Amino acid sequence: MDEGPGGLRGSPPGPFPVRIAAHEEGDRVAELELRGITKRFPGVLANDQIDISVAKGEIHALMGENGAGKSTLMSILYGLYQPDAGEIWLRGERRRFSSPIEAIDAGLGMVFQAFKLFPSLTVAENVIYREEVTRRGLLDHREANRRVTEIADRYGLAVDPTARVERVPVGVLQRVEILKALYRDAQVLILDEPTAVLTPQEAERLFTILRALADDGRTIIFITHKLKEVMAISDRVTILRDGRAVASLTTRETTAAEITRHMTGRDVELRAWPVTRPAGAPVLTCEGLSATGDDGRVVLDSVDLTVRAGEIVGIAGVAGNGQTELAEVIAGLRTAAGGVVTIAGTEVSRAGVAARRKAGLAYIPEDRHGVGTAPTADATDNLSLGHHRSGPLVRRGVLQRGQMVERARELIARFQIKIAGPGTMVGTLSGGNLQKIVVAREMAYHAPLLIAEQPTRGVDIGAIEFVHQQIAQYRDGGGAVLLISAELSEILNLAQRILVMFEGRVVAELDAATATESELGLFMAGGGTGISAVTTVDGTESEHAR
Ligand SMILES: Nc1ncnc2c1ncn2[C@@H]1O[C@H](COP(=O)(O)OP(=O)(O)OP(=O)(O)O)[C@@H](O)[C@H]1O
Repeated sequence: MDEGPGGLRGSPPGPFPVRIAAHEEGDRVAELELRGITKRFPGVLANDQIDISVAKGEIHALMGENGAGKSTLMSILYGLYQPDAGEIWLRGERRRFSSPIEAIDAGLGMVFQAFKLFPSLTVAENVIYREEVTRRGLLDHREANRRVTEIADRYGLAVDPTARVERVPVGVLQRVEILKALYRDAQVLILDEPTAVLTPQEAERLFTILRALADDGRTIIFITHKLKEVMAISDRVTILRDGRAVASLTTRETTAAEITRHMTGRDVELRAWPVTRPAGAPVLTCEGLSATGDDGRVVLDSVDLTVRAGEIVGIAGVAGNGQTELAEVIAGLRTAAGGVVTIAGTEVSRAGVAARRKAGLAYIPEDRHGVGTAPTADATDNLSLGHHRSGPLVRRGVLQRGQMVERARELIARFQIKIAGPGTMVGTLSGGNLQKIVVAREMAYHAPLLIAEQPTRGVDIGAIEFVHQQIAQYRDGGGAVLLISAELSEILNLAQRILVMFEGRVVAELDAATATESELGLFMAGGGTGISAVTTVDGTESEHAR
C-alpha cells in the first residue's frame, strides 16, 4: 500500500497514549486540522478544546461513547454548527464555514446516516443536483450519466445512473451519497456511522471503496462504534470522551482493548449469555404469517415461529429479507395478508398496536426516530409512551405525572442516558442516547414478550454490553425475546435458536450453541436448503423450514 504524502503510515511509534499535537507531522502541512474546537449547548459541553490533525490520504476513525461529541464535532467541521471557540485549518489555511455550502466549496463532503436523496429522481439526477449539466438549456441526461459512471468506475462504486433512487437498496444509496460528494470534488470525506445500516458484505465493499479513495489522495474521516472496522480499515483513530479528545493513535500500533479503555475507562469484552433454565410455554406463536409490501410484492411468506418464555430466538438475514416486516406484522404496525399471531395466549391477528401491548408486547423498533420516539416531547413522556393507558403509571385512567418523572429519572440513571434531566426534549439527544431511551422504556415494564429489532444499533460498546445483559436478564426472568439483528455476533451471543430469513421465508433454523457465522452467512445468501430439525433447550424437537 502506498504511503500517503502525509506519511502517517510510516511515522515512528509514539509514546502511549499519543496526545494529539497540532502540526504533528513536523514541517508537513496537515490536510485538516481542528484546533481547540469548543462547543457548548445548554447544560452540555459537547466539545471541549478538541485538537485533531489528519494527513492527506489518511483514513481516520472517530470513536467515543454515546454523547461523547463526535457528531457535534463533524457538524462544526461541515459548517452546520459554529464553534464557540477554535479553528479549522484546511491545507495550511484557516477556514470558517458558515454553512455546508461553504464547506462543500472548500472540498469537504459529508455522508450522513439518514441519506438526503430524492426518491423519485434517478441516481445521476441526485448526484448532479444543483450542478446540472445542460445542453441548450435542457438537462443533458446522457452527459450526466456519463460523468457519474466515470467517477463511479474510477472508485468501484457500482451504481446504475439511470435507476430511480426509490428502487435501489440501502448499500447503493450510500454509494450515491459518496458519488454526490466526489462529483463536487470532495477532498475530505466525512462519514457518520457508515456501516450502521449495511450488511457485512456491503460494509466490506464500502471499505474497498474507502481504501481506493484514500490511495487516490482523498482524506476520510469516519465515525463508528465498531472496533473491528477501526482495526480493519483506519490508519489512525481519535477517541473522544466527555467532549475531549483523549487519545489519537496509530491503528496498527494499538489494540481494540486499548481503544476501549480510552473510550470507557475499563475493559469491555462482549460475551455470550447462555441460558440456565429450560424454556417454558410458548409466548409468541406465528402461523402462516404472510404480508405484501407497498408495491404488492410478497415480503413475508408463510412464516411459522414460536418463542417460549425464558427463550431468545434470533432472526438472522440480509437486510430486506422480511425481518422488519415480520416485526411490524407482529407488533400490529403492518397488516398481515394472512396468518395467525398469538401473544401470551391472546390471539391478536387483527388487533391494533394498543391491544397487542395489552396482550403482553414490548417492542424496540428499528426506526428510533420515526416509530420509537417523539422528538419534541421530553424524556419523561418518551419513557412512558405506550404505557399511558394501563400499567403502573396510570391510576383510575389518569396518568400519574409524578410517577412518570420518577420512573424516567430511574431509567435515565440505570441506562446511563446522557441527558440534562427528565424534562429535556429528546430531539437533541445523540443517536445512541436516543436508542437507549427506547430500549429503557421497552424493557422497563417486563412484558411477557419483547421484540428487539437492532437493539444496539448506534450504541457504544459499553452500552452494548449493558443492553445484552438486560436482554439476558429479561429472558432469565421468564421473558420471551424475538431478537432481530444485523450483528451476527449479537445473535450468537444471546439467542438459543436462530431462524434465518431469506426472501420473506424462514429458510433455516439453527441451534445457537453450535451455529457459526459462516454457516449463517450461507443460509442468509440463499444457499443451503435449511435444517429440518433442531433440539431446543427444553429438549423438544422443533421442525422448521424445508
Ligand atoms: N442541538 C443540540 N442541542 C442541545 N444539545 C445537543 C445538541 N446536539 C448535541 N447535543 C448534546 O451534545 C452532546 C454530544 O452529542 P453528539 O451527538 O455530538 O454525540 P455523539 O458522540 O455523536 O454520540 P452518539 O454516538 O450517540 O451518536 C450530547 O450530550 C447531546 O445531547
